Amino acid sequence: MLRLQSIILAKAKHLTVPSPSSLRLVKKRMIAMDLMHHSSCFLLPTIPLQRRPSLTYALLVLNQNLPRFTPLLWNHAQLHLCADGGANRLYDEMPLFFPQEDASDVRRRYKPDVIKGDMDSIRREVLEFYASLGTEIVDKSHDQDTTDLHKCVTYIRDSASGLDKSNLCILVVGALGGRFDHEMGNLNVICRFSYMRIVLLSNDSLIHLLPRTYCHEIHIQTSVEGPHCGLIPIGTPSKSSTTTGLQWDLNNTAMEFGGLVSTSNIVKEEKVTVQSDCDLLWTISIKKL
Ligand SMILES: Nc1ncnc2c1ncn2[C@@H]1O[C@H](COP(=O)(O)OP(=O)(O)OP(=O)(O)O)[C@@H](O)[C@H]1O
Ligand SMILES: Cc1ncc(C[n+]2csc(CCO)c2C)c(N)n1
Repeated sequence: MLRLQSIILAKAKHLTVPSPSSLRLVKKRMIAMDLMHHSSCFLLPTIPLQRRPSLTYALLVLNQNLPRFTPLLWNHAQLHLCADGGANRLYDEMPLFFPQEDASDVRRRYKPDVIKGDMDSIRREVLEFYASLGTEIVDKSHDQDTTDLHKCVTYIRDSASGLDKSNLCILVVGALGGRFDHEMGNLNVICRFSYMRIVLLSNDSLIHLLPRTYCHEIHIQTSVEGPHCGLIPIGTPSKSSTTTGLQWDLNNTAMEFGGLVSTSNIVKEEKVTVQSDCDLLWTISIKKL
């Protein structure tokens, strides 16, 4: 059937008729393209049981203002890490979410499992406080070629034992806003570790990568996210990207940095689908309460 359609199409377009072997390759590629589901259900107070796939979360705290939903993410996560100065944020800002409570009670409740980085930003009192509670401290001050976020992602990938890594999603708070070189470094990390699920979060938006090796179904949590969204080819130009569920859908459209990129788009349906020949950044706004 596929061969017949292609022959008719090729004849109509005066093209060479595709050989059965090249068609087998096309068919194989079509079958091999797995579906990847995405859902920001970690922003909901309780994660629905029927959510697909069922993910394990790790929370990574960077050195930027903590988003207001950090305690919620903390509760969903099974592993908690701070990247160097991220520990100062946890120490200083977590108690502000619980003004009725004693600050040191809050700090003890939200104890990170690991602090890793080059340790040039964490304050001594903060380091000593968490070390005394049993937090693992990984000092990588000799490595001045990778960012603290990078160092923490490799810790989760290589060292975090007792964590189900088959369906792991790393939620990174404090990743956006502030210094632009840091923001770009953080985006670079999600491109570099494109085989891992990593979500960069701030109070206003979230970003993750859509690897080109999958078809993507993004299930929009309309109570907490949208409608503003974007799809950006960050590394290489895309010859063809196709979407459904957006106000300005892409239809086999070419995109490139310096040419067309899809920003200020609007989500129109609860399910958005994306397929591209390139890795794309997906970003969506987070609703104010
Ligand atoms: N303003 C910011 N915006 C976005 N991300 C940030 C910002 N500041 C820090 N980060 C993230 O938090 C991590 C830890 O921050 P920290 O301040 O400890 O880094 P650092 O290594 O001291 O950086 P630098 O030496 O460049 O100031 C960084 O690796 C980066 O990923
Ligand atoms: C080409 C190049 N540019 C910048 C740095 C500096 N740098 C990059 S990551 C990092 C650690 C930050 O915690 C530092 C200092 C480098 N090494 N190589």
